[in-house]
Amino acid sequence: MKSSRRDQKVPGGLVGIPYSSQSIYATWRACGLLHPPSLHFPFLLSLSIYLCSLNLSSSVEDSPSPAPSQRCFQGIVIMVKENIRWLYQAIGLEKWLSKSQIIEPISGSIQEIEPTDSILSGPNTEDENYISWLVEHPCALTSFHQMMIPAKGKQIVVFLDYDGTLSPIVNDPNRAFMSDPMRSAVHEVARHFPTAIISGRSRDKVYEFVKLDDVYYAGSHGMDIMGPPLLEKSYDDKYQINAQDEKGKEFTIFQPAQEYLPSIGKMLEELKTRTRDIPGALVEDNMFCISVHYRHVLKEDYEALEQIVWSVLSDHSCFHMTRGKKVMEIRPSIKWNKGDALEYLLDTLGFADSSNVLPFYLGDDKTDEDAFKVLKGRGQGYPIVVSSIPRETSASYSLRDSSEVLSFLVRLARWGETSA
Ligand SMILES: O=P(O)(O)OC[C@H]1O[C@H](O[C@H]2O[C@H](CO)[C@@H](O)[C@H](O)[C@H]2O)[C@H](O)[C@@H](O)[C@@H]1O
Repeated sequence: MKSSRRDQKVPGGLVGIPYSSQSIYATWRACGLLHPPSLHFPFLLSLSIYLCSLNLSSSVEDSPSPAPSQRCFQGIVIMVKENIRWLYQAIGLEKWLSKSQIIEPISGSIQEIEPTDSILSGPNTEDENYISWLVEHPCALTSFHQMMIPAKGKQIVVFLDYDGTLSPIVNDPNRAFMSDPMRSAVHEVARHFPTAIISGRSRDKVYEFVKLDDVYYAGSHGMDIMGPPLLEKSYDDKYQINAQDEKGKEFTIFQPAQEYLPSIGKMLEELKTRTRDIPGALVEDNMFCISVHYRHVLKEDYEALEQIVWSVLSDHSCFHMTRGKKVMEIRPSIKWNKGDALEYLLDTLGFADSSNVLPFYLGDDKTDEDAFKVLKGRGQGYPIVVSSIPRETSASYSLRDSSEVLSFLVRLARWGETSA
C-alpha cells in the first residue's frame, strides 16, 4: 500500500500549539511560570486567552475537545489548583497531598482492573488526579519538540502495541479494527524508521488487522516474532526459521515457546468446552497464549469462569495466568515477554549495544510495562503509556488514547520526512 504523503489527512491542526487546558497548564509549567504562581497570574491569564484565540483559527481534525472559552476556564481552574498545591508543598503538607492522589493499580484483583478503556468509560481529562499524573508522565504530544532534541543523528526505532494503542478498546475483540488514517500513519512512520507491532494477539490476527508489509510483527506477547532476516544464529537456533513471503521478502521467525504448542491446543479445547455454558465468555486462540474474555460475562458468573481457568491451569503446571483489560491470559511460564521481544528486535536490527539508537514504545496494557522497563533499563528511548486515567507505570510519557497516538505518529512521520 503506497499512499502519497500529500493525500493524507493530517490530524492535529497547528503543530506545536497546545489545544487542551492540560496543554496550557503544561506549557506554563514548562516555562517555569508556576512557582510562585500568584505573581504571574495576569500574565498567565492573558497567555491562556492568547492560546485559545490561536486555537479558534486552527483547522483541527483531532478528537472532540471543549470550546475555547471552556478550555480557558479549565486552564484557570488548573492554575488555581496548582497555586493551592504549591502552598501546601511550601508549608510541608505535600505528603498528605500525594496520598490523596490515588493512582489506580493496574494489576491484582478483578475490582482493580475494572474499566480502563477510554472508548468505553470516556476520557477523564478533567480529573484532578489525571492532571497531577500528567506532571509525572507528560503528554508526548505537548512534549514532542523537546523529545526530539536528542533524536538528531540517532536511529529511531518504533514499537507499537495493538489493542488500546493502534485501535481503541471495543466490545468485540474480533472487531478491533484499525482506522485507515491510523494505517496510513503507521505506514508513514515505517517508511522512515524500523517499526514493529508487538501484541498479545496471534501474529496472523494482528497482520489481518494491520495489513502492512513494511512493519515487523510480534504476536503472543512477543513469543512469535517475524523480524529481520538473520544470517547468523545469535538466538537459540531451534526456535528460529528463515522464511520468505509471497513477494520474496526474507525474514526470520523466532518462536521461543514452540514446545508448548501441544499443551496449548489441549487447554484451548478444554476451555472452550467448559466455558460454553457461561454467557458472554469468549476464549480466543492467540497461538502461544490463550485469552479468556469476560467483558460480557455477568458479575455473578465471573467467579465460575475464573474457577474454570484455575482448574485448567492446575493440570498444566508450566503455564500461568496474567490479567489484561477484562481478560485472563494463559501463557507458558517461560522468561519471555514483550520486553524480551523488544530487545530481540533491537538486537536483530543491529542495535544490540548501540548508543546511537532511540527506541519509542507505545502501549496501553500491563504487558507493555515489561517493554517500558527494558527501555528504562537501557537508559534509551521513550516508553509512552496510552491511558486516560492515572496509573502506575514505568513509562516516562503518556498519550490519552488511540486518537492521540494517531496525532503522535503523524508528527513522528513528519519529523522523519523533514529530518531526512
Ligand atoms: O497486546 P495487545 O495488542 O494490547 O493485546 C492485548 C489483548 O487485546 C485484545 O483484548 C483487548 O481488546 C479487545 C478489543 O478492543 C477488548 O474487547 C478486550 O476486552 C481487551 O482485553 C485481544 O482480544 C486479546 O487477545 C489480547 O491479549
